[in-house]
Amino acid sequence: MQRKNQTLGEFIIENQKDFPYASGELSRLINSIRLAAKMVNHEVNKAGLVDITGAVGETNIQGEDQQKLDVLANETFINTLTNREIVCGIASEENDEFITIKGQKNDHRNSYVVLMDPLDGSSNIDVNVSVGTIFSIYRRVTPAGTPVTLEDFLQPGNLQVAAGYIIYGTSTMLVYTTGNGVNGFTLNPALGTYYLSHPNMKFPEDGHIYSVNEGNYIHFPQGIKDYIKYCQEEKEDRPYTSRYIGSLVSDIHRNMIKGGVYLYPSTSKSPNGKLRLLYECNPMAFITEQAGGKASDGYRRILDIKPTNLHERTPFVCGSKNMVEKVESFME
Ligand SMILES: O=P(O)(O)OC[C@H]1O[C@](O)(COP(=O)(O)O)[C@@H](O)[C@@H]1O
Ligand SMILES: [Mg+2]
Ligand SMILES: [Mg+2]
Repeated sequence: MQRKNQTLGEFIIENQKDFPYASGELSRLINSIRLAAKMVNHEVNKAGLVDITGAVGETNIQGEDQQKLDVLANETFINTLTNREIVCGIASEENDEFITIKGQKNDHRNSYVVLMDPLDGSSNIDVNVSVGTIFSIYRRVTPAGTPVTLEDFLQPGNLQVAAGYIIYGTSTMLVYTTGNGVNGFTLNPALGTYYLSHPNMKFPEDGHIYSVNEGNYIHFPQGIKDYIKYCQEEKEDRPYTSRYIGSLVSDIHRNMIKGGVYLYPSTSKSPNGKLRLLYECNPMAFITEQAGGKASDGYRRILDIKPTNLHERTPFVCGSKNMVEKVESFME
């Protein structure tokens, strides 16, 4: 049930019954993510004032220079989820391996695993452009009471029980789904409370925005090159508008509100593109589909891809249903 300006806490409790395994565990998990996001938001907002911009001088398993805020956000989410005893395992963009959470009684009794991109859009941190956090939640497949295994994390996206993102932008929002539609909550920084500001978010079936890093154009597959040319043609309701923030969360959030398509294709340099299937594409695809949009790798539904490793990448086409289908028609 939705009421405008309902708080996130009320919404979670009042909608818990819609969830098949309604034991309160998932509600406590979403509440913990809400808390950790507030702590990260506090740090992001003062990025220019205190020494949390710039790199830490380490590279992560992706070969990327870890930013101080990547590490801070990663530690904040891992500590909050660990201390609140609600997950049995965590996988993160910033950690080579998954983390096993035994629980205070060392009994591995919790039911959920979380996969996350603690800070999305790292290249935008130092230039005061919006960034985000992305999370994906599954029920474990191995028996409770035993340590989690890689199998618990390598589940296809269509088995996600919940997914969401936080956007640290002109305002801070938490947008999530548990498979019953998508709702967005805006943080009132004065009160530290999230309020339901965007009930039942819907991706317009069509749009006039395309989001892609055209700097990679010459390395794109011919189908993508043809689609970009199609967007730029002076014909019918085109040319479309090119908008690319360089933070996946922010680009998809904008396109969900205004209508549009986001593309991070394969390139001749990186045949699987750049984005990570498990903690970027799967959660954003689940949210997009729950909002009536579509997400594929240009050919296959993202949520049906069977993952084979924790940090695997995939080409990504995501957004307004008719626009994604148009891209796919150019890829055929
Ligand atoms: O600079 P590029 O190659 O266009 O890549 C931008 C994309 O990379 C990302 O920054 C990757 O995410 P991280 O910042 O979490 O590594 C996306 O948010 C964004 O859409
Ligand atoms: Mg990311
Ligand atoms: Mg990241």
